[in-house]
Amino acid sequence: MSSSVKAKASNKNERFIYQDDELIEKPFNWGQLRRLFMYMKPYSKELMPVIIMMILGTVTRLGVPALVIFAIDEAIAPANGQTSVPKLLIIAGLMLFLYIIQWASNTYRIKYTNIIGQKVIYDLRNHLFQHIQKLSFRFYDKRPAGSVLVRVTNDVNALQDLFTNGVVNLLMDCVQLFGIVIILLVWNFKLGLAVMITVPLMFLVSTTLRKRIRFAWQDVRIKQSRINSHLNESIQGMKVTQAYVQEKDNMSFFDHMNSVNVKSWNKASALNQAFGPVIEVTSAIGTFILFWYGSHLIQTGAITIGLLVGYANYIGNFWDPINRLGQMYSQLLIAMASSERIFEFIDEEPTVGELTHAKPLPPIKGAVTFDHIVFEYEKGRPALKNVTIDVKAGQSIALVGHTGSGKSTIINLLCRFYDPVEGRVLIDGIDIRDVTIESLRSQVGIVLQDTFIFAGSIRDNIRYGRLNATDAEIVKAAQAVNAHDFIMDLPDGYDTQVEERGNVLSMGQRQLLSFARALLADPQILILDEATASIDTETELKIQEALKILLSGRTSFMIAHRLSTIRHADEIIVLDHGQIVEQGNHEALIAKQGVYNGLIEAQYRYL
Ligand SMILES: Nc1ncnc2c1ncn2[C@@H]1O[C@H](COP(=O)(O)OP(=O)(O)OP(=O)(O)O)[C@@H](O)[C@H]1O
Repeated sequence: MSSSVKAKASNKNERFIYQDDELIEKPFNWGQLRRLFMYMKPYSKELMPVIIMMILGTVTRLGVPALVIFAIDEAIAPANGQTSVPKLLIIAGLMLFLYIIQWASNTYRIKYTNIIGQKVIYDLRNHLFQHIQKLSFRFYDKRPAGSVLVRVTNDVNALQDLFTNGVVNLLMDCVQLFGIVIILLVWNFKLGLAVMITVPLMFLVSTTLRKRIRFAWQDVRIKQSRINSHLNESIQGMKVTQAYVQEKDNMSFFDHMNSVNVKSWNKASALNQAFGPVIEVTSAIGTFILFWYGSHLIQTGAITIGLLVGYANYIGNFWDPINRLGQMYSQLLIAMASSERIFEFIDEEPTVGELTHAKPLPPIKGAVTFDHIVFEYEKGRPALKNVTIDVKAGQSIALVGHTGSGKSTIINLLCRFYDPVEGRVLIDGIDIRDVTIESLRSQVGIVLQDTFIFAGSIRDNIRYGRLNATDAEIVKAAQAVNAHDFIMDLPDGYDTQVEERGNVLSMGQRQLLSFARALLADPQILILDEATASIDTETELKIQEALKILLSGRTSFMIAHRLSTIRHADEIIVLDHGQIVEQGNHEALIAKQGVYNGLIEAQYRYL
């Protein structure tokens, strides 16, 4: 279970809370909205014709009721009582023309807002992914993988609607509303005012609704994110779940989260639906006022029948955008909740940062110094306490000690996955914080305990060590680590496709592949973290042979619980509770009869 997940014993169905996804209610953040819209800036040139088309479409839509007024007052029921068919035909022709323009401009607008919207989403997703790749191990220590995944997928998707049509529709509705208000007030100020008298009432009701809607959508996001985090964890841990026959318990927990999610969705959507009736009631009141007051104005001769019909038309067009703006507000709230979570990641600074004056690390010889290193993952719990190690170029170093003694931590600091709290790590006398991370890591090869195989071919997985390696070099590296034979036994040899994490391969085979990958990278410093743990003794002997040739001329750090693998190391460093307790070669440490000797004896006792 991830460290970011906190156990909660009170209720079985609430055993874990994914804390990083808890959000608290915050005021609408205009700055954040502005920041979101900055992603549209590169497309402002493409957006201009879309906006022009949007304005054209709106103006033509507003022109139609004006033509209706004209048709009634001038052609159907003019003041002189003489119906004019030719005039009516001309007006009908004009109307047709307006509809054609409207159709053409709408088609253009919809097509290009979609295209621009997709480009914006593409940029945002790339930016987010690029950024999370830079984030340090500390960031990933705190978060379940599922919650990171949700932000790159669901949260970015939630912005899709906003960018593909939301922004332009918002502008269009505002323009339409503004146009109608002007028309209604200019043609007859009193009647215009009377039909819009219900607008303040509607705003009052909707404002109170808004806050609840915003909170409800935030809640939906949190619940969805928890499901995703749990799902990711369940899939990763499926073998353990099945082995311990915990499917029922897991199902009940999932079911609980799922039903909580459905409830929160229903609540948010019910609140959303409440907007519709508010609009309908205010619209009905507005229409009633229009006909009641309008008929009075007709009787007094202040307006014509055509104007009344025209007003009825405009009023119909008036409530539509208001209704849409209400829905748009919910859409905006969903987008704001998601963008808040996206920006939270984007604003996360890598704890292992690069100095502005960082220079590339020149080609190294491989001397390494850990100079009085103090390190802690969590404040107050030191993992390394004042560790000093001096390694000459080309030396092979073995790190041994009980589990949790700090072996992997030393390696983590050498690769700069973390920075020490105190002290320095030097390579060829250069502080590794002064050089670029890329130049450092490209000269330090590492084979981790958890060998990760990516989805793709065997060849591509080995090539990951050095992307420009030739096929021949790949085969050579595989042969050196004794992986060639098993690869050739696979159905498609080097072209055999393996799935993510390499599930079709055995643990030992996966490790051999990662060996080949590291060899191909040809680093001056090579780290093998428990790398021989899953290899059978026979293979291990072959690997030892290969490694001997390979390690010559390189500095190497080897962590191995199987002490037989490190007995030939130039220097063995014995760690205990984050401190060096013994140091020397195998013979010297055995002679010392201390901790190392104790570890060796303990291991042989089990054989
Ligand atoms: N990501 C982490 N967050 C918090 N504490 C950690 C983290 N990784 C390691 N620790 C703690 O730091 C200490 C040293 O861990 P480290 O992984 O270096 O030990 P190790 O000697 O490599 O152990 P093992 O042989 O089991 O791999 C341990 O107490 C461990 O609990």
